[in-house]
Amino acid sequence: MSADDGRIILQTEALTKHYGGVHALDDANFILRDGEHVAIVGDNGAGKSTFVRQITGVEQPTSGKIFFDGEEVSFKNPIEARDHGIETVFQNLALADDLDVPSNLFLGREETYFNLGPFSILNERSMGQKALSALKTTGVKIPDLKNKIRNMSGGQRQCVAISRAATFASKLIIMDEPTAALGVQETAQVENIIRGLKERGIPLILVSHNLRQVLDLVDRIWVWRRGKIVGAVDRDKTDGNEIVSLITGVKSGVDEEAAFV
Ligand SMILES: Nc1ncnc2c1ncn2[C@@H]1O[C@H](COP(=O)(O)OP(=O)(O)OP(=O)(O)O)[C@@H](O)[C@H]1O
Repeated sequence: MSADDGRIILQTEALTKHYGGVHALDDANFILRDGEHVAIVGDNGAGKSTFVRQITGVEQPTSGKIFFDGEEVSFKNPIEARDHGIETVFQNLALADDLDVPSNLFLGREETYFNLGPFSILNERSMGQKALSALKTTGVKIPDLKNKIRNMSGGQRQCVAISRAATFASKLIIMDEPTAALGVQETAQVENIIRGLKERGIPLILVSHNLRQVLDLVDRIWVWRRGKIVGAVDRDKTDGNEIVSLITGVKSGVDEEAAFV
């Protein structure tokens, strides 16, 4: 997809977030088109997660506008964003440690078959079946669905969180460093989930420090430096050197490996 084709699904105008004297995000003008997969890259502290928190309702911006799916929005919390079809995988995952996989997949969207005022019975069978089918669609292998999240490896937890987002995302999925703590195999699983989302036409914002991954997976790369967007380049028209130069503000002679962990 060319950068200028297609309907705009998310747009920010001069989006700004200050924490006291810290200008974490300044004047961000960002565009995401329907079906497009983009990455947000930048050094530590560049403002990437701050941007994600503003557009998903975790925090309220200091100023600026957010347009989603054709209308101006101001989400009060991530649940409101989710109700609009935006699923987010945050760095802290937001899973319930004491619940098993199906319960986590359906957290906040539990299926019940008996509702009488405050009393309801969970439809565990249906949730279990749907959990299996969701994991099958995303290609994730979890050996024991009844296992509680607290007993799983970091990689398995991450896959549960991403499967949940991939299952319910209808209009946009946002992942903040989804593979930062993962091994090679688990990273490959997550990258396959991302490819599946592309096939389904679900737009993606991927925050990542991993240049190989970014160049492999996305259509367009947005670069942040010290709270500002300093460039947006099409995957097909760029290379690692240009991106590293944008990230660091240094024109040449930059060690690519050093800038991307
Ligand atoms: N709640 C907060 N209060 C004060 N300053 C904050 C707060 N959250 C973030 N910051 C500051 O805002 C700036 C941007 O932080 P942010 O976490 O968005 O960066 P990032 O690009 O996501 O970094 P990383 O790659 O390390 O996760 C940093 O200087 C950070 O210290």
